[in-house]
Amino acid sequence: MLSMLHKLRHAHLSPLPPWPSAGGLALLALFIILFWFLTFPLKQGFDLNNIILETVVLVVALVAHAFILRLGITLLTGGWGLLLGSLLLGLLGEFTQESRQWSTLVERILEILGLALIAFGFYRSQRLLQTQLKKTQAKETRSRHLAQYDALTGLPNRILLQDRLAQSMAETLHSRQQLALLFLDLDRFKDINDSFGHEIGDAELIRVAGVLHGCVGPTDTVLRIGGDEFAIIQTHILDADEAALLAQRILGAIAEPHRLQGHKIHNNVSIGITLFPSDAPTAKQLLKNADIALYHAKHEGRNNYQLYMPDINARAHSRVALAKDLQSALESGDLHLQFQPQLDLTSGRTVSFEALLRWRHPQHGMLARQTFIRLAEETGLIIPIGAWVLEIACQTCFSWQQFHSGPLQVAVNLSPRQFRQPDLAGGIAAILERTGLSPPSLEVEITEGLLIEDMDSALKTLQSLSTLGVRISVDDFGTGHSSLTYLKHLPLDSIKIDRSFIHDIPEEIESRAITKAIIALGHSLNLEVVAEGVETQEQFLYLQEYGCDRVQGYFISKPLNAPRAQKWWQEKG
Ligand SMILES: Nc1nc2c(ncn2[C@@H]2O[C@@H]3COP(=O)(O)O[C@H]4[C@@H](O)[C@H](n5cnc6c(=O)[nH]c(N)nc65)O[C@@H]4COP(=O)(O)O[C@H]3[C@H]2O)c(=O)[nH]1
Repeated sequence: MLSMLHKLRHAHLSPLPPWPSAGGLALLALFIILFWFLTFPLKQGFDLNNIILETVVLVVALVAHAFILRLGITLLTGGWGLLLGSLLLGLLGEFTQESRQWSTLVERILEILGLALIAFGFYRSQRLLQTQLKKTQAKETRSRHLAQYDALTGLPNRILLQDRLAQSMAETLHSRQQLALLFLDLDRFKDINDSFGHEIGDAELIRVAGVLHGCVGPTDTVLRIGGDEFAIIQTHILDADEAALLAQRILGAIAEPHRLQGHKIHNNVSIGITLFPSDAPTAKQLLKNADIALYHAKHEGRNNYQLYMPDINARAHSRVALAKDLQSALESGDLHLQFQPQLDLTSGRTVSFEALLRWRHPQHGMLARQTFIRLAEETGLIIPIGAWVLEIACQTCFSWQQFHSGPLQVAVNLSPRQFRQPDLAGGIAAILERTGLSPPSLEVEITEGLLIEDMDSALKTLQSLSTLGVRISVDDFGTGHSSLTYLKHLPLDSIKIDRSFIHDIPEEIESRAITKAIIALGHSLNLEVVAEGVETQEQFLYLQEYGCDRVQGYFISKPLNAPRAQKWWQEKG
C-alpha cells in the first residue's frame, strides 16, 4: 500500500504516459476496489444512474492519475475522507519533489497521514451508513404504522384486527375468562357527511374515537375498521353482562348532542357483540358473529346493541338475499305505486292522492311495506327507489290532470335518507321539469321525527323546497314529542294527524282532545290539517265537525292501482 502511494507521488515527476502503465493500471484497480469497498454501503439507496456516473468519474479521474489529486474530481463521489487523503498526498508529493533533501521520516509520516485520512474516509462512510440505516428503519416503521393504523384517528385499523384478536384470544384461553368482540357502526355518519361536509365528518370520527377510548378499560383495544365502523376487543370479562354494560356506556356517550364547528350534531351507533370462547372457537367465526349481531342491531331500529345469538344468523341471511332482490326489483318492474285518495271536507271532492310504494316479489308475493322500505333505507337503495317513486308519481299526476280540469295534487313520502340528500330540491326540480308537473301539484311528506333530529339542516332543505313551490306536509303529526315552537319557523303547508289518534275517536277522550288541539293549532298557524287512517263514519263526522280540512283512509277508499285511481279521480275529482 505504502509503495503504491509512493508511486502515486512520483507519477507527478514523470511526463504523463499516453496510456496508464502496468503500475498505473494496478493502482487504478486498487483504487476502484478501495473506492467501492469504502463507499459501497453509501450506495444503498442511491439510484443506478448516480452509481454509473460516479464510477465513470472515478475511472476518468484515476486514468488521469497525474491530475487526480489536484483536480479533486472525486468531490462528486462524496468520498470526502478518500479525497482529502489523496489530495494531501498529491500536494505533498509536489512538495517533496522540490525538497528531496527532506528526510524519509517526513515521507513516512506523510504516508501514514494519508493512510489515516483514508481510514477516516472509511470511518465516515460507516457513520453515514448507520445514519442511512436509521433513516431507512424509521421510514419502514412509519410506513408500517401507516399500513396498520388509521391516519385520521390514530387507531389500529382492520389489518391489525386479526392480529390483536388472535393475541387477545390466546391470552383469554390462558386466563379462563371471556373476551367480547364488539362491532360498531355509526347510524348517522353518512348524513353528517352529506349535510355538513367531510371536514365535520372527519371531526365527528375523531370525536367518536375519543369517546370509545373513554369508555373502554386499559386492556381493551379500540380499532377503526372502516369508514364509520369501529371495533372493540374487550378483554378480561366474566360474562355477556360486562360487554352489554360497555355497549350501554357507548350508546349514551355517542348519542350525547354536541357541536362541531358551530353545527349541532346528533349521532347514534349500532353495536353487535359476540363472546369468545362461548360463541365461537375461531377468530373467523367471531368476526362473522359480530357482523351478524351488528346487522341485527341495525335491523332493530339502530341506536341499540345486540348480542350474537345463533338464530339471528338465518334471519340475517334472508335479509341479505332480500336486499339483493330489491336492488333488481327497480329494473325488473316489480315495484309499482298505488294511490290513495284524499278528500276535501268542505267541497267533498278528491283533491289529492298519496302515492304508496308496493313490491310484488317474484317468489314471496306482495311484501310488507314497512319491512322493505326500512331495508331500502338501511341499504341506501331508497335513494334510487325514492327518485323513481317521485318520477312516476309526478308523471301519473300530470297525465291525470290532462283528463280533468279540477285541482289535483300528488303526495309522496320522503324517507329520512332521501330528505338528507345534499341537493334534494335540485333533484325534485329536475323531475318536475321532466314530467311537466307544476310544483304546487306535488306535496312531499316528511315525518315529524326527522324535523326534530336536526332542525337547522331540515330548515335549509325545507326552505329550498318551499322556494321551488312544492308543498310540504308533516306526516304522523303528534307522535314525535316535538316542541311546537318549531312549527312556526318552518315553511310548512299542512300537517297530517297520526292514524293512532284517529283510530280512537270518538270513543277515547284523550284522542278526541289531541285531535281537536291539533286541528286548532294547525289552523292558528295557517296550516291545512289532514286526518289519515279514517276508517269509520263516526270518525269522518267527528273530523268534519271539528273543522279538519282533508281526510284520507279506508272509509273513503283503500289505496288503488293507477287505472282505478284515475277512474276515481274522473268521477269524484
Ligand atoms: N290501518 C289503516 N291504514 C291506512 C288507512 N288508510 C291508509 N292507510 C295506510 O296508511 C299508510 C299511509 O302512509 P304513511 O303514513 O305515509 O306510511 C307509509 C310511509 O311511511 C311508507 N311508504 C309508503 N310508500 C312510500 C314511499 O314511496 N316512500 C317512502 N319513503 N315511504 C313510503 O310506508 C308506510 C306504510 O305505507 P302503507 O303500508 O302503504 O300504508 C299506508 C296506507 O295504506 C286506514 O284507514 N287504516
